[in-house]
Amino acid sequence: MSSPALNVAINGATGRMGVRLIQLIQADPGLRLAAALDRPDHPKLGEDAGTLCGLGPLGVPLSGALVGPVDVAIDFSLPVGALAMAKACAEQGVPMVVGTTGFDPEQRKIMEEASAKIALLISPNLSRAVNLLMRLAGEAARALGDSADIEIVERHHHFKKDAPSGTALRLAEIVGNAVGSSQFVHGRQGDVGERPRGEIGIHALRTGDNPGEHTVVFGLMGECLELSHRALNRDGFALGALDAAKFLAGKPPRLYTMADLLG
Ligand SMILES: NC(=O)C1=CN([C@@H]2O[C@H](COP(=O)(O)OP(=O)(O)OC[C@H]3O[C@@H](n4cnc5c(N)ncnc54)[C@H](OP(=O)(O)O)[C@@H]3O)[C@@H](O)[C@H]2O)C=CC1
Ligand SMILES: O=C(O)C1=N[C@H](C(=O)O)C[C@H](O)C1
Repeated sequence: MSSPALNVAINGATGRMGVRLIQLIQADPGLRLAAALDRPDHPKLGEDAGTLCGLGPLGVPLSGALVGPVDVAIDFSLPVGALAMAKACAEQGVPMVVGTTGFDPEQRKIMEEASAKIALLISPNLSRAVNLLMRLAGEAARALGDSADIEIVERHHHFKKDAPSGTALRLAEIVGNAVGSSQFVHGRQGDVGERPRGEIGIHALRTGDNPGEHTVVFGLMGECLELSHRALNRDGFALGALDAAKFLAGKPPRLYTMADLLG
């Protein structure tokens, strides 16, 4: 006998990621949309979440609060929305996958505190391939050491609110740890002088509807290595989030990472 479908709640349900997640949940017999949440003052609260994302009615109204039997929650909203969702999940014992980026250090700390009560996975990028890029970038930085100038370039759609991307910040942290540097420079302008050794440049481009690109550039004398990931649509992020949700459901409280899932 097949096991019952996992009841999933989506926070940020009318957003770009939320809509795609609901569509992919509907196509997966192992998953069931149990709750669809958005900001508490959203004008479409009460309307059917399936209809709102072009699927037709699913019997799940868009809600401003977490109610009902939920096995796992997925959040792609804003930091303030993720914080409210983490509080509700911690109170109700619901494991939570967080894709939202742009937390400040204080918000990040409060988010992580929820992992004392629930299984919590926070990742700036849920794509399998991007997580491989992170590993490869760390390996390349370790191998090249301070012989390479490292710069990170990210490109995203012009609707994106945070800059640089959470993924670019994580890549910078990874390569920085590998070469023992935390000299992060965000763009350059003016008479900045010769590039100091150990600096790690981070550059954010915002153009059109680009779903997301990240490149780590290792520049040496006479040659250059570039490691790149290019999202063609949002499915890599959304499918990774659903895999993470399946992994997290039923797990004991602690902070998990994509490495727990991908090995
Ligand atoms: N980790 C990963 O793999 C990925 C992470 N992201 C991140 O996910 C987040 C969302 O991205 P995206 O879907 O493109 O953004 P959108 O702006 O399209 O969606 C965000 C949704 O959250 C809603 N929202 C705003 N405030 C709240 C709140 N307080 N409570 C609940 N919902 C709220 C928004 O409503 P309204 O528009 O009405 O304000 C909107 O529906 C971003 O931080 C982005 O960087 C994105 C893709 C992949
Ligand atoms: O806002 C987006 O779209 C994305 N944000 C994430 C980030 O900030 O790293 C991940 C992905 O690149 C898409």
